Amino acid sequence: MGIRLGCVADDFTGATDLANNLVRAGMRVVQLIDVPPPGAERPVDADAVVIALKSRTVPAADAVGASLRALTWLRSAGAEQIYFKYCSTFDSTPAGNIGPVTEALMDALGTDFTIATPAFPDNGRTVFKGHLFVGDVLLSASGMRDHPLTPMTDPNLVSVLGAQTTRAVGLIDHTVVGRDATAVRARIDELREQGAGIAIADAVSNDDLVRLGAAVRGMPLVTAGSGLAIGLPANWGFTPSHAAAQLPPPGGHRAVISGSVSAATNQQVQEFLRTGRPAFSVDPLRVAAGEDVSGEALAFAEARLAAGPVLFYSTETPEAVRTVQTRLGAAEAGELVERTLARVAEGLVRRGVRQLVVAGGETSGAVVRALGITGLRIGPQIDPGVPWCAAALPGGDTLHITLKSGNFGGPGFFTDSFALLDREVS
Ligand SMILES: Nc1ncnc2c1ncn2[C@@H]1O[C@H](COP(=O)(O)OP(=O)(O)O)[C@@H](O)[C@H]1O
Ligand SMILES: O=C(O)[C@@H](O)C(=O)COP(=O)(O)O
Repeated sequence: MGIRLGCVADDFTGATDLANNLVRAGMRVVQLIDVPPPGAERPVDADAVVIALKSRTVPAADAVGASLRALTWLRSAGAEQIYFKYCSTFDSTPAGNIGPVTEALMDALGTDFTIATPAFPDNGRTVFKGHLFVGDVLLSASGMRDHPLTPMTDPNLVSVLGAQTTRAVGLIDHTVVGRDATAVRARIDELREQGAGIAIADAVSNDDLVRLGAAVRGMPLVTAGSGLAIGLPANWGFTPSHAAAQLPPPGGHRAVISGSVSAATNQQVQEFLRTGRPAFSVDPLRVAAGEDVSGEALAFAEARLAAGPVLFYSTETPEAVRTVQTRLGAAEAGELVERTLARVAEGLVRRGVRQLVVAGGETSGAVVRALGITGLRIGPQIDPGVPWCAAALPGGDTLHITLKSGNFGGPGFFTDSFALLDREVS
């Protein structure tokens, strides 16, 4: 039998976030890094496969190409429904990539309608009257307005998505989602008749997501943050379980790589520094000037790893990031930092790090690729949306790794995560 749910995630932290919610809802999930090459073994005993792409901030045509390759693979694995996962803060620009990828998947699946909702109430992301809230404030008033690659300045998702797609975008509002799945289906029929191709769906609670999940049973494509995953597995009879969260015992040294510049990560770095633990700051301007910053970082690690965790971070305040971007360009600065942190991660693993926290979606993509990881097993949840995972390194060793979305996790995440690993997995 093939898989039930085939998922395409536009970044790596987002992929583990989605896999985590599916596992908690009772599915056996395999997470793959990029589309497997032809001839690669197919996962067995999986109810869902999540393919993690790094397609959020690449040119739209590249994101579409990668997503369609993932779709082809998932369909050949038997997926009955496709889930396009993007960020709970709807990270995108007028050029995409949420709109173009959604349209391309719809065309390839021959479907004329899908829903879109980034709601993830467990992490404070709610959608009301089509407007996205982050905690108590509108998206445009949250730290996302300063995101280095996808600044979000309009909280009205109907207009944000409308600017990225040729299809008409409608709204399934809370008065409908708050009722039941039948009411949602009736609203979908109405929107279809009016010519809409995509509907932003309100959701302010997990109950809303459960109702939405039931309403989209059988819909060829759904698009969402990870929240909708709470409501989908029940469509195939899955019930919540902890059985899927078993990982092998951890070993080796501990380190944290942080390339996220989000508000939550800034707080986590400050908290780590406050405890007086060892930390090395990666300065993009020094890297750009040709200095061997990754070499220095690894020299710093040598004597300190045994008593880790050791933190390596480029995390800075929005003002400092703007200064760097003005000098180097936003995309160039991002790439430079990602490349440097990925090199540090490679060196750390060579020096015996086997428990690694990575903060930031783009950063996680760069690190996981550099380490040659091709798949992840999902383990216990540290904070909503962030699980520990286990990966096989190319040499055969196991690496325990967690990919922390920039805005997720409590202030003590960089140490609490290791404490949880000790408690739950050892
Ligand atoms: N000090 C810095 N100056 C400029 N850009 C930076 C700096 N630190 C990190 N970046 C870049 O900012 C981007 C952060 O994105 P990401 O890793 O996805 O974090 P988040 O999950 O918070 O969005 C990455 O491309 C990263 O390389
Ligand atoms: O949906 C979310 O918020 C996360 O799963 C996610 O995609 C995070 O992306 P980054 O903030 O770039 O880590």
